[in-house]
Amino acid sequence: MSLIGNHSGAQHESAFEGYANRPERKSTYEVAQIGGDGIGPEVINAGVQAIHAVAKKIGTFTVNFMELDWSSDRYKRSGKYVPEDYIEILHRYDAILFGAVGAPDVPDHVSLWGLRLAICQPHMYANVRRTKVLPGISSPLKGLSPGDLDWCIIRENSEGEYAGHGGRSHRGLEHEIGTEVTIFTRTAIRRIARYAFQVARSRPRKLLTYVTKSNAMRNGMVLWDEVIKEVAKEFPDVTMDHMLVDAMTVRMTLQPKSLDTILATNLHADILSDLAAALAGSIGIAPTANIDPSRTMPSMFEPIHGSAFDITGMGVANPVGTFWSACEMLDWLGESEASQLLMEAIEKTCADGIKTRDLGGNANTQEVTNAVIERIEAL
Ligand SMILES: NC(=O)c1ccc[n+]([C@@H]2O[C@H](COP(=O)([O-])OP(=O)(O)OC[C@H]3O[C@@H](n4cnc5c(N)ncnc54)[C@H](O)[C@@H]3O)[C@@H](O)[C@H]2O)c1
Ligand SMILES: O=C(O)[C@H](O)[C@@H](O)C(=O)O
Ligand SMILES: [K+]
Ligand SMILES: [Mn+2]
Repeated sequence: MSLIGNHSGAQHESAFEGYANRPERKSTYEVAQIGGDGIGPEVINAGVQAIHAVAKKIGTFTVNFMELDWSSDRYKRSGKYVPEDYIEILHRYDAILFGAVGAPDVPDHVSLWGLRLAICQPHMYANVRRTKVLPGISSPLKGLSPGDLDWCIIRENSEGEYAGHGGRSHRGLEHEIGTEVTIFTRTAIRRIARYAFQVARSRPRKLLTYVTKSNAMRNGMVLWDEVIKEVAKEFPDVTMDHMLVDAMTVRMTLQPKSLDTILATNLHADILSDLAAALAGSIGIAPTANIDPSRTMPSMFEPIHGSAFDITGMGVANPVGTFWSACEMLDWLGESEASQLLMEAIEKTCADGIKTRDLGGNANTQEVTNAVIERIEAL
């Protein structure tokens, strides 16, 4: 039975349709489940339930989850976030569903580099972060309704400000030095620019805004501007404009309708995408896809938020960002019908006012999960 005709999921464009090399569909998908730290395992547990429900409803595939204990607890026990051969281990899976990393008693740079960056930096150079105002959720921006804010942020995910170059010397002295050297390469700029143009082309408005800071940063950011203009020649059907990152925060806030696909560096897009999530109602809603466009390695899907120490263990974390990330995962795997069904169930749940407290509701994580599953079954 095709469900496509029965629901309105077609309004939700795929982030990957139209340009990605579509994979062969499978009857069983193997997914590495890495809850990680803090609320990570809570929201991933919710995501796994929703994925099983949607697979059951569609009836053509199942998903096997393999739980990996890669987390700060493992680090504190063994000194390592991941095993030596972690890349080979991950290679066995079709995708990775990830929660968050970061613990109050481990320095944040140790945890982030130990897990998330260790997994993503080698292959997953495209970080895709969609945002829109879901039905039933109010934006902090006045007068904004669903449809007025519908963005896809493409974040360079392999280098830039996160290259890890730099050092510390003269420790403890008055003239102690710390450097954080940003590395931009033509190769990485060109490949992420091509990716972003392809995403922009696949969306109805065919509009790409690229963001740099090429006034104050006169080397690497100017290289970005030059390479993007070169790549633009390959995409004459895409309209392009440019913003400096500071002014971009103003445009996102005051003219949200003027934006569609957005390309920015690793750090700029990290910041702009948290702002985007907040403008759409909550950091708890927004998804992330860490994509290896070559499909050499599995891609990794995670909510945009971190481990949220302040609400860990309370059972109130918003699972919507994880559900939406699960939609992106299903879509990337080629299961677009399942992806659309899950998105529609999320939207119906929000529209019905079943929301966690970050959205002004009073449902807990499991109640929102149950509501989404009920709606999947009813669609
Ligand atoms: N990709 C990742 O794994 C990732 C991303 C961001 C931050 N981090 C790490 O997470 C830790 C905490 O970082 P932070 O406090 O800057 O950001 P955070 O996203 O963890 O939390 C920021 C605020 O948003 C709230 N929040 C986040 N997710 C929520 C959800 N699903 N539902 C309801 N409220 C939610 C939190 O309660 C907190 O008040 C740090 O160690 C940081 O390095 C990891
Ligand atoms: O910078 C970071 O901490 C990470 O990029 C994290 O914020 C994320 O968004 O994944
Ligand atoms: K995360
Ligand atoms: Mn972030």
